[in-house]
Amino acid sequence: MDATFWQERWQRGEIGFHKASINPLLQQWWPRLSLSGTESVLVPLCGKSLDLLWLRQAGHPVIGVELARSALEAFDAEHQLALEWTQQGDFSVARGAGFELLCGDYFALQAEQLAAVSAVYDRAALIALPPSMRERYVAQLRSLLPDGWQMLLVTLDYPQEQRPGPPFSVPDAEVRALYQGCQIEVLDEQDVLADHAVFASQGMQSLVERVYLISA
Ligand SMILES: C[S@@+](CC[C@H](N)C(=O)[O-])C[C@H]1O[C@@H](n2cnc3c(N)ncnc32)[C@H](O)[C@@H]1O
Repeated sequence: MDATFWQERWQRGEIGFHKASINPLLQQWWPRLSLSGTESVLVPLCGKSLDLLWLRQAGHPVIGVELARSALEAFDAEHQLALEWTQQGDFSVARGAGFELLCGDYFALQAEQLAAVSAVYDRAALIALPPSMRERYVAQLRSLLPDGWQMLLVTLDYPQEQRPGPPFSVPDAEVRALYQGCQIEVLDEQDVLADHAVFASQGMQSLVERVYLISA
């Protein structure tokens, strides 16, 4: 799951993870975070998700992080945002319309880039990564975020031996281990296999989607 893997997926248009509508779980559960609506939200590994737009329309300045410049350029063009690109250290940054989209490696982020962040939306970020990278991903997040952050996290949990990732299975016990010391609440838990015909056709027997509210 290195940079080349993801860049090639974007180049070939193999972006089955990208949804043509806003995630209903975001709309349903985001209000459970204790936010006034003006706090900056980090969306790690953001792709060109429409959820970025929803968060912005909810009032939040949105900081996205994404390796693939083509994803961010597509997001800009598809929503006519006229973002302005500059270079900031190792990152190219597209700014405007309340967005700050950092193009580069999430693992190279520095604390000052996230100094304003109060909340995080993780959909298809943690579960995009294999186990050893997941530990680094969460360690990086926890070391960079200012105290008092809250997060909405969406995971999938299925028998990993029935299918290779991504998306990877991240069982509840792993979420609790990764975010040990934080407050963790499961907001929603549903078997969504019936909605994922491809997974079912690969022989998968259960596919549980969970939504967590995690606070530091
Ligand atoms: C499964 S996709 C999910 C995208 C988005 N969260 C969504 O819901 O549509 C994972 C994204 O993370 C990006 N990515 C993977 N590794 C990354 C890294 N180290 N730094 C920044 N972006 C990364 C990939 O290019 C890809 O767009």
